[in-house]
Amino acid sequence: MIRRGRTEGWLREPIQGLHTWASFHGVKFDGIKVGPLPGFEDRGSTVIAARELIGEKAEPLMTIPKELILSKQNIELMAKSDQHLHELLHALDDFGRTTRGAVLTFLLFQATICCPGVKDVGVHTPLTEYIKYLPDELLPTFWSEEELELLDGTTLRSAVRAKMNSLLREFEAFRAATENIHWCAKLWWDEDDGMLTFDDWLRVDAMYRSRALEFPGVGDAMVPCIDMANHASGDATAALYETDDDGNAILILRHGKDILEGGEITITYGDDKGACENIFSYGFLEDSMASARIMFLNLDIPDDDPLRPAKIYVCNTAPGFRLVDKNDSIEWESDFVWLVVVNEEDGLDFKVRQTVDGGREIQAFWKESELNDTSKIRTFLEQDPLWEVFQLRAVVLMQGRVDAQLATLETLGSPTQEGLIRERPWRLATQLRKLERKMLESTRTILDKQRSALLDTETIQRYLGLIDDEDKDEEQVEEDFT
Ligand SMILES: C[S@@+](CC[C@H](N)C(=O)[O-])C[C@H]1O[C@@H](n2cnc3c(N)ncnc32)[C@H](O)[C@@H]1O
Repeated sequence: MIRRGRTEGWLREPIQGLHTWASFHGVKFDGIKVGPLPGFEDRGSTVIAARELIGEKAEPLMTIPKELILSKQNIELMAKSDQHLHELLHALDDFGRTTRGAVLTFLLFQATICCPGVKDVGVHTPLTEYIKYLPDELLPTFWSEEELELLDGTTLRSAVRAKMNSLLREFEAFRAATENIHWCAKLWWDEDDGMLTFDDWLRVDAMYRSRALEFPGVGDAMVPCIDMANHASGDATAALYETDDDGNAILILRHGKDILEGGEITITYGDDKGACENIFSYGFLEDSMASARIMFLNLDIPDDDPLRPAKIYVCNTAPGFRLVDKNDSIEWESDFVWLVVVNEEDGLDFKVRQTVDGGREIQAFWKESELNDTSKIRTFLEQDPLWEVFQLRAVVLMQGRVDAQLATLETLGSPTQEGLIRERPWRLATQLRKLERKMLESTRTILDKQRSALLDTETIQRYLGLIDDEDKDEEQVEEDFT
């Protein structure tokens, strides 16, 4: 439906019309305009200084009335005067009460009522027109199979695969929840001419993912016009977004920032985001990005682990570990790793317990202490005399995973751009492979050092039988003697 709307023109407006839309709906622009920046047209539209702007001046560059903020609260408010929207949110139950569920549903509904053939459904709002100004982002969920293969060996490959599965599940649940609503059955799900397909779900997901920002006092929301600002990190960020005392959204120039006429007013989408997340959510990487910053490597519990099924049952943490570049070092974070590296002989145990309603549940224990939250396992292990042994196992486990990831990257080498592969996916995949490979190589060196240091500890020497207690006693005697 959305693709058809874009081609036929009923779901597309040129960005030049945004100024009129904005002033008609009470949005105030002060010294700025929105459009493509000459020389950077591939970044879509952005916010541009219409005159020289001085950072010291406290007046907002944009003020967006609070009613125009596309938030969960406002969608619920609009549903009070729109019976069809209300029906939809009600049918979606819990999903309709999440911000993501409400926004995606709202966007899909707005696109539907823009369609010239759709009559007597929905109430048009300023936002019905606004979505016509939003471009379709080429996020990896729109990359072809050939383009996705370029991601093999990067952490983005599994992230996209998992996202596609979860989008498919969401879309099926959305269909199941709405197919009994008369007008949905007719407009969306009719076997012959139903308007909705999975592609529409991908498109509203991409709109939300690439444009939602977290606003103080509002939470995640899409804010018209502020969501036209492109990203720049660090000192290059020109402006900040927030809400004013009346709840309106505002864009203000950062203190000390002076922008010449024609200069770009950027915001930050989050300076700490890793390369993988930037491509995943926004479909670009900043040229200045010198590190992949954050990587999540998934892990599996080995098949020969006798406690594998129970561990999977109780596990409430992400199955893998995160690598974080802290400038002078790479640190790893994981709760899952600790669950993988300990076993029954170390003190991990599982018991089946009867619940009050007659059901059964598995409970984990560490040496008689109940482990009701597996993310807390590290706290127990740290106090154990074998703490260094567990650390060594964790380091070895992660080394294996890092080596495997590097091997995949190396096997694939540097793919060339051929066939129908588009320029942007090819460029992004190449950049990501380079950044992740560099970070993995540094991680390998760091883990190697950690392993050597752990192997030198007395606990491990003794654990490996390299020190026996008789020698130790003799040493102590000698020491006492001297
Ligand atoms: C919130 S929107 C910003 C407005 C968008 N350019 C438009 O035309 O509507 C986010 C999208 O803008 C683009 N973008 C933002 N910052 C960028 C940057 N620094 N380099 C390249 N593209 C950027 C990406 O396509 C991203 O998904």
